[in-house]
Amino acid sequence: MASIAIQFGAGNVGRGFLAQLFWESGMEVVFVEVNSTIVELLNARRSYPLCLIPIPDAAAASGNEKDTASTPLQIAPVRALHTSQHEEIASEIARASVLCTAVGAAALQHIAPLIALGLVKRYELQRPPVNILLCENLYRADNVLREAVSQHLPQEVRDPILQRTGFVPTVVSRMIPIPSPEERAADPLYIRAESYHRLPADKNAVVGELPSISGLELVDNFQAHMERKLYSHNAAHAALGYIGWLKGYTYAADALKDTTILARIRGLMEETGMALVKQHGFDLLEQRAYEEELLRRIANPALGDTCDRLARDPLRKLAPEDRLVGAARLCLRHQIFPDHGAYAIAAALHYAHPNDVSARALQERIDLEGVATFLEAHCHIAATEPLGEAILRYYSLLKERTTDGV
Ligand SMILES: NC(=O)C1=CN([C@@H]2O[C@H](COP(=O)(O)OP(=O)(O)OC[C@H]3O[C@@H](n4cnc5c(N)ncnc54)[C@H](O)[C@@H]3O)[C@@H](O)[C@H]2O)C=CC1
Ligand SMILES: O=P(O)(O)OC[C@H]1O[C@](O)(CO)[C@@H](O)[C@@H]1O
Repeated sequence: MASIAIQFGAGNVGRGFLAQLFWESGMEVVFVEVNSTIVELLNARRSYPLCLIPIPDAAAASGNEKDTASTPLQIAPVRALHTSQHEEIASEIARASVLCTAVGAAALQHIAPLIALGLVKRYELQRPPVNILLCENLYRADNVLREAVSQHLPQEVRDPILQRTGFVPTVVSRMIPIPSPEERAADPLYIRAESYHRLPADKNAVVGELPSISGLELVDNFQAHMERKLYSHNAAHAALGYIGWLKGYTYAADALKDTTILARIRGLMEETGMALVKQHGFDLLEQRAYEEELLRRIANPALGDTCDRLARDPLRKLAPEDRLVGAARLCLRHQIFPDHGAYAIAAALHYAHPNDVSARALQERIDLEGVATFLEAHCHIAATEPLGEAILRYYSLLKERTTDGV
């Protein structure tokens, strides 16, 4: 009998990355999902299509196109449980080989009671320890979920259950755009993703045994991997989303063709890259190669990634330890002034996409409190410190901007 991987969240990352890795590893994928349409479709079809877009290599990026064909996959067999099926989910958790989350940072609180229920059942049945892979763009997502699960465990079994559960943070670097309305209408289960295949995870957080999982790399220096992804990749991506949106671009690849935007993104990567080199001892040339590869990947038009996906949820992205403010603080810690970081934060403060709930809340707070107070209260950046001054200067400049001025 195939071992079971339980995937919380059958969205872009759940279907577009993790289920592929479990499927390649010969495991049975059981999704736990709150969207009943997706649950019903997965159970009716027991499979879904995943289209992998090749990563442009250096030659292709310089106009020397090589093989750009995409790879169509059918991920099967899969099945799904709705989050209302508490007992069924608990039974699956009791017999699973691994659990995995990709639900979004805010939803971790909602899946915690389900996980706690399953862990209690697993404990009662004297099953071996289990690991939960956390695939969220959230600093210390492992602590957040452990704390939330812990609150739902009966006190008398809390400690032994927590000792038998690994909350394992990972770094998801594959880019998985939101399918277009046309793609959704043609098939709501269709997912398009780049073919990037690595999943570094914190070796020291693993409890007991993990099954062999395709793409999973257990690393000792997880903090370095995580900070590089958050402060290079996510920071550059977010900056591109905010600056690109302000300048009226829909697609990230188009925004990156704009030379003034490209200069800002490169500048941001250079300042945070230098801070990362100093913080974690990365080789400078290797860091620069990482940044160049990243730029090629982000610039890939075949992905169809949009500025609003990269910019989504600005309140989360402006949190003190998150990609923009966290990267700026890291620079300051190493005596590098984050001028491009300040510009990106200022652009984020202007993000006002009407369909983004968090952007609307951001703008309401700025209107109500004033931008300097918001910066201090939400981002923990004082208006009087040099970083705060630079952000506020760019904020005013962007307010008065003409298209050419961005
Ligand atoms: N899309 C990407 O390229 C990347 C996303 N991430 C992270 O992965 C996580 C998921 O992102 P996406 O897959 O893009 O978002 P998504 O919105 O496509 O997928 C999230 C899925 O979780 C489901 N969900 C929400 N609440 C739930 C609950 N309480 N129980 C069960 N399912 C629930 C949603 O219905 C949705 O299907 C986020 O933390 C994101 O930051 C990380 C790296 C790459
Ligand atoms: O999922 P989030 O945190 O909203 O941000 C979108 C992010 O997903 C990714 O495409 C892939 O990790 C990031 O690079 C990007 O910053």
